[in-house]
Amino acid sequence: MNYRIVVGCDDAGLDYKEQLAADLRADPRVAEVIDLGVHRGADDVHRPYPEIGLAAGEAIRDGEADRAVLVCGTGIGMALSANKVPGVRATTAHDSFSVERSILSNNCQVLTLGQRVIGLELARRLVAEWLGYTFDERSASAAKVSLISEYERC
Ligand SMILES: O=C(CO)[C@H](O)COP(=O)(O)O
Repeated sequence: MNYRIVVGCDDAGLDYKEQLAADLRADPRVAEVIDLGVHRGADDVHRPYPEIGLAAGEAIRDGEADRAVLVCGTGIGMALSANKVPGVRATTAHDSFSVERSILSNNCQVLTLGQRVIGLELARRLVAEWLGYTFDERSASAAKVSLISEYERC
């Protein structure tokens, strides 16, 4: 697959981001992990989630990365922020079926997770599953996703 994956978090998601980044670096489907912070013990550790979510969305928009995994307390703020970048589809998904459908139905490039909501082992499993799905542009879902893109172009 050779995915280039952005990871990012705020201080509420830092523990999970570190573990998920390590998992992704060890995954043969991943060519590159781009860590947008925040970083433990660094000056950026209190950067608010919108800054990270928007930067991740811009990295997707600009073709610097294929996908992103973002972690905050709930995942919601990261999803809201990344979704503000035109062309980016981000969602929080805390169960296996929603993770699957976020790709196969919605072609989301961004998965967001809440460190205060789900356990670490579930988060790790969901990210591993998420990497295994690819959107089928010939599927019946493609025309529905296109309606979102067309709205953005107006
Ligand atoms: O979960 C968050 C945003 O969705 C964030 O980690 C915490 O935000 P806060 O509750 O506004 O501090």
